[in-house]
Amino acid sequence: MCTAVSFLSKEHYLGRNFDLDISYGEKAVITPRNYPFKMRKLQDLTEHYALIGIAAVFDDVPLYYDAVNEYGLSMAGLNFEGNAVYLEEVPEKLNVTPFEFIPYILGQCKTVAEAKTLLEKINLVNIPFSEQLPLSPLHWIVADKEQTLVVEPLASGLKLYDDPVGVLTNNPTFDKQLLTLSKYRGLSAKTPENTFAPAVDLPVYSRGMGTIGLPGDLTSSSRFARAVFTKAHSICEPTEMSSVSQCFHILNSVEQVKGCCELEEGHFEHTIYSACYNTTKGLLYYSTYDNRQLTALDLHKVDLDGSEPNVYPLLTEQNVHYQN
Ligand SMILES: C[C@H](CCC(=O)NCCS(=O)(=O)O)[C@H]1CC[C@H]2[C@@H]3CC[C@@H]4C[C@H](O)CC[C@]4(C)[C@H]3C[C@H](O)[C@]12C
Repeated sequence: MCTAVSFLSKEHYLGRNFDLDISYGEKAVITPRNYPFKMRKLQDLTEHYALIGIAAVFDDVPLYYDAVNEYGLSMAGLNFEGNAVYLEEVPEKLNVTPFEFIPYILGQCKTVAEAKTLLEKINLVNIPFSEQLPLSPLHWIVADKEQTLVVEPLASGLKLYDDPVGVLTNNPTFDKQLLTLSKYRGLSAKTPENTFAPAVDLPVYSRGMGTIGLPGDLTSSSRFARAVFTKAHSICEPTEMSSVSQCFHILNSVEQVKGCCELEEGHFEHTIYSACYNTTKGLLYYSTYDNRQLTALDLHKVDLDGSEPNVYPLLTEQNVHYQN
């Protein structure tokens, strides 16, 4: 399971928890403007906007899970098991494979509005990266400071949804996720009035009673509701550090602790990394399951006119600041 959150403070942020049992050896990767992204069915992208993000690197090709470009357009791919359908090649469309999708959009679009126009022409074609890396079922959140979009590859083609809550998890389809939120209409950060049985004295024996009913479990629809509630109520200062911390606090409200979700015997889904992008400035902050310290990378610290990806292994070892 994974959760992504588009979050507006003074600047815009995209947060993402990457939840799985195993890592694909992902790295932080800055791809400059002149790295040629080879395309299977289209002309190679020899010049494009620069990207910073998390990617698995196979055969020297960065396969992005999440990223932001130099204009502040950001994207993240999340699992969409049982629902994602990639289609056969369609001659009149732009045939893009799922592993090319993030660089293709972020490499050429500055805003969600521009991405929408390009997305109308795209067919996500059923071509795997390699035998070792078959097609994987995904859907995507696409966000800038103005708006958030969800893109789902369905049997009927690409479905675009405006995402009014700025959150994406996994299944079911996004329209159903949104509808489920209505169940929680009554929840609040305030102590609720006793509308249940006004004639009966129901003491307020705890703080937080307005959130009773907010689901605490790990399913994707529960994480969706929890992330939406937390994001909708969280407040922070309009500073970089306060906003980044807030973004990680929202992500932490839906993180997966190792041992609580067993996939197969002895394999446990857990939050392998959490990432927070300042999309305006091209900054990537991350923490990993074992390293709770934030590590940061800046898109603008490398030569953006270069032609080789800059690859940084994730710092996964715990780093404690000993105070005495
Ligand atoms: C598994 C991950 C989603 C995590 C998640 O959502 N877990 C919830 C599980 S659950 O839904 O709760 O059960 C996704 C997210 C991004 C993906 C890579 C994208 C690039 C590339 C695309 C190629 O086509 C195939 C290989 C490739 C490296 C992909 C492998 C894998 O698919 C990655 C890591």
